Amino acid sequence: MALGNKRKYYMIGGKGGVGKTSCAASLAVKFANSGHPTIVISTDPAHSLSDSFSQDLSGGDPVPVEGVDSPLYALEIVPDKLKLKEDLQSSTQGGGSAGIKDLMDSMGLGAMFDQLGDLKFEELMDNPPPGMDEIVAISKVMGLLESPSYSMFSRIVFDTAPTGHTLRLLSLPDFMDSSLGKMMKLQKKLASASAAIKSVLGKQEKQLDTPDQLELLWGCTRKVRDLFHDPDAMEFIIVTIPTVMAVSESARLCRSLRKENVPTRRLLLNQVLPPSSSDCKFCAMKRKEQMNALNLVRNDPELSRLSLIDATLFDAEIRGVPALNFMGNSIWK
Ligand SMILES: Nc1ncnc2c1ncn2[C@@H]1O[C@H](COP(=O)(O)OP(=O)(O)OP(=O)(O)O)[C@@H](O)[C@H]1O
Repeated sequence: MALGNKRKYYMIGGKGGVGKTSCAASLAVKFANSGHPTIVISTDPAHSLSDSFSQDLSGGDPVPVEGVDSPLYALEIVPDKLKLKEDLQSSTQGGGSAGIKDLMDSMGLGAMFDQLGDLKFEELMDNPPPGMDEIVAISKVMGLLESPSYSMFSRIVFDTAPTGHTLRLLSLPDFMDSSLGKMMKLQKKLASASAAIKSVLGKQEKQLDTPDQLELLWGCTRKVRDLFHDPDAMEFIIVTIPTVMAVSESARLCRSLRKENVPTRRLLLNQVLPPSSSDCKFCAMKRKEQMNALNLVRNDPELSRLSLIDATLFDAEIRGVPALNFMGNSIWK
């Protein structure tokens, strides 16, 4: 995973509490110690990256992490619904769907508005679908990552929210692409209609040649969508633990990722009991249960196709760079 200097993105996801953050943070530390300038980004609204690094990362800007060989930054994304609403409203001239419909009616273009089908601007702005604020935040971060000041990062690790949220997130770029695409089409038609009317009335129309918020957002969302499907640039790593419930959920996640064509090659089985020649009754029971879950992985048509990474259950909580370095060296070979 550390081979090559071409930029690569890793998304770490799975059921709640299985160790996604610890795995993402330890992978980021491993990359940084393998010579890669790295940034680890939490998109989980209930962040725990700060706890994992024992460092306050909540400011909304990337924070440098000390104690590694190459630059390592960590960032907790703060999705900001109000800002999303502002962005969309400023791009649709502040009126929402009612405003646009009135304006178009007054220009005799009401039929064009109706043709826009099921897209409900007002609803989209007032009740963004779950995950939309997150995808907008990711899209904005992706925009940032392309700026010259971020070009040094060759590894980007995302610590994602628990499964359900991640799945919505993965299908959202397509939704956003079509929604924003329709809004932009409408905006362009409105702009040219209003320019035509103004030129008939003898008024000068100022030409806007810079992309607006909507166009920028659309561009970034398309990049996220393309990235989610690019096997050379991106990989989704499923983290699970050896319990029947976690493995069953991971199998569902794996199927959905395949359906969405998201490159998925590895399954990290976390918190596996270390070998022991003298198990107590509790550990013997636990080990039996873990073997059952492992058999479930081996017999699952989707999960069995992934390469399996074992991560031991450590006897201490993984917090801070030295602990993450230890975990990283033990699981990410
Ligand atoms: N292999 C391990 N050995 C021991 N403790 C572990 C291991 N992996 C994770 N933990 C501990 O389990 C707890 C949950 O881990 P973590 O926060 O990484 O999970 P998560 O999947 O990101 O959780 P959430 O879904 O709530 O974001 C933490 O206390 C962490 O230190």
